[in-house]
Amino acid sequence: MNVLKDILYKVNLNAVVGSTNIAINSIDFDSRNIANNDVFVAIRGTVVDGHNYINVAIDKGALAIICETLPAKLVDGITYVEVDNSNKALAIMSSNYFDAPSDNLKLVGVTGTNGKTTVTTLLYQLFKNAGYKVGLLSTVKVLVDDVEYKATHTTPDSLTINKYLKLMNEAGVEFCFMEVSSHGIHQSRTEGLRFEGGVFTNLSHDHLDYHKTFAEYRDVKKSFFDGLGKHAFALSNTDDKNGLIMLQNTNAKKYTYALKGYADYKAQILENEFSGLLLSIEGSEVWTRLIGNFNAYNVLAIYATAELLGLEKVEILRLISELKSVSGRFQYLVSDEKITAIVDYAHTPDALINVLETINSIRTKNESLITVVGCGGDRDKTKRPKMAHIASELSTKVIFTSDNPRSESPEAIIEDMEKGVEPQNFKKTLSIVDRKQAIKTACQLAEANDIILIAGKGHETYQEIKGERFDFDDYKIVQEFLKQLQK
Ligand SMILES: CC(=O)N[C@H]1[C@@H](OP(=O)(O)OP(=O)(O)OC[C@H]2O[C@@H](n3ccc(=O)[nH]c3=O)[C@H](O)[C@@H]2O)O[C@H](CO)[C@@H](O)[C@@H]1O[C@H](C)C(=O)N[C@@H](C)C(=O)N[C@H](CCC(=O)O)C(=O)O
Ligand SMILES: Nc1ncnc2c1ncn2[C@@H]1O[C@H](COP(=O)(O)OP(=O)(O)OP(=O)(O)O)[C@@H](O)[C@H]1O
Ligand SMILES: N[C@H](CCC[C@H](N)C(=O)O)C(=O)O
Ligand SMILES: [Mg+2]
Repeated sequence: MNVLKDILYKVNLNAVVGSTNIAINSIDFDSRNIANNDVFVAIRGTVVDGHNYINVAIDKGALAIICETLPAKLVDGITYVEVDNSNKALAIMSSNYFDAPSDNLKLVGVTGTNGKTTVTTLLYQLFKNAGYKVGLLSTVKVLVDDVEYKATHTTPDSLTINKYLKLMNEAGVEFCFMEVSSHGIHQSRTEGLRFEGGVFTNLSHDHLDYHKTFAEYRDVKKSFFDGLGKHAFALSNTDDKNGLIMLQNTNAKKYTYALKGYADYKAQILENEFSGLLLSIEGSEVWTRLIGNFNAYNVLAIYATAELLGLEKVEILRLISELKSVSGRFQYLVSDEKITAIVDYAHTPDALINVLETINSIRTKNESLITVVGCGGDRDKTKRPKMAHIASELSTKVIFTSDNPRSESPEAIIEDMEKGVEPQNFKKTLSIVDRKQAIKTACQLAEANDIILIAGKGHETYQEIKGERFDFDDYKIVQEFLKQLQK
């Protein structure tokens, strides 16, 4: 039996009306999910205010209401609890409700603009291969050891996080790796969790629709490290200019990693080929199937994290050489006609530069690079001209197309992109709204030894247009067209 008083343990209460010594069934922050004897947490959202649904929740059977402002009219027999921050209260209550599941495993959070999915997924793989039971909370999927669940967010809401952590406890999971997005931190989705460690990958332009300024975006990321406990480690990439800022006010033990500057963990790129990277980590050579300079950072972060979690150096190096690439991250195929197609989730300007520079550092002058790229609707509009500028500067030919237009006009998104193309690059560009047609055209334009990059959607298996999701898989589509084109 769950008693409200116990679930409110450690929540800062401003006011209580009614008894907290009552048995409750479960917690929810969406009135539509409320059933008899539940607690409803009213949250002020980006679209509506959950406080407007308090009476709907009571009609559906809620016994208690957690809110930031008490309603003017209170209903008899209902317990009302006023808190400063409903999101924080929800996170602490969720942890209490599921018996503080993060205390029973080693939880590592990875944050940064790019690389979170790559680092967490590869850490999951590495620890699985080392023989442990492992959990993963990522953009692509949730894994409770071997059992897979569909991911809805990069960092789910706090109730969902704790629900999965509880399942991990029940499955005997020892280590869990999770992506910590800036939205997640800002909405206190990770509040109240006990982290064993935090990892910072890098910071570049993204989500400036939500966070308004880059400084605010940076400070939100930093607040994740500020919240780590003394027992934890904070590991940061100090080649990134914001790397040291992340560590400024943390109580955790501080560690750094870098390829260029001085750091606790150091690596060097010895070879960078389409088949993989040869690295020297802490003086030992290791070969990995991961491709591109940026993956050298990811691999070093993985090495350092595994070491900080207690694995042996030699064992970690062996496990790194066995890692397989992550779906939709520099995933490539070579057709019978020797055309290389690469599918990559680069959906930020920085990720796109990294991927294009990696390809350019490997390809020869006789091999053309044809890039197919779009930008998502209902997301940071300032990314659009930047990504188009980068794609047209660094490719032989570019086809602008749709990503997930969501509620926006696909044509208008492409027009926003085109504004970033320098006059001298216009002749390199084409715009084809239909992504399938854009991929087909790229395949038709490509000749033997050319490279096609399809950026932005990576592992996604749908395209969202006007609120509807249609089946769409960049990798399958390009594979199919390249097969059809075989002479
Ligand atoms: C912009 C954003 O982050 N929105 C998240 C937020 O929703 P919101 O603030 O818009 O909610 P709202 O619709 O205004 O509703 C406010 C409250 O009223 C409640 N409500 C609403 C209607 C009703 O009838 N009854 C009711 O009780 C809602 O349940 C909610 O509690 O809180 C919801 C619950 O946790 C999230 O599902 C939702 O994610 C939306 C779907 C989303 O697209 N989020 C993206 C931007 C996101 O979070 N992305 C990051 C990754 C970004 C990255 O790094 O790439 C992620 O971690 O996934
Ligand atoms: N360390 C890195 N530095 C810069 N770019 C990277 C790095 N790792 C991956 N990338 C690029 O960014 C893209 C996204 O990588 P990944 O999915 O690992 O990032 P993410 O942080 O999880 O993104 P999201 O915020 O969408 O969850 C990759 O497809 C690749 O192009
Ligand atoms: N987590 C990111 C993913 C963007 C992926 C891109 N394909 C898009 O749809 O914009 C976001 O929600 O902004
Ligand atoms: Mg991710």
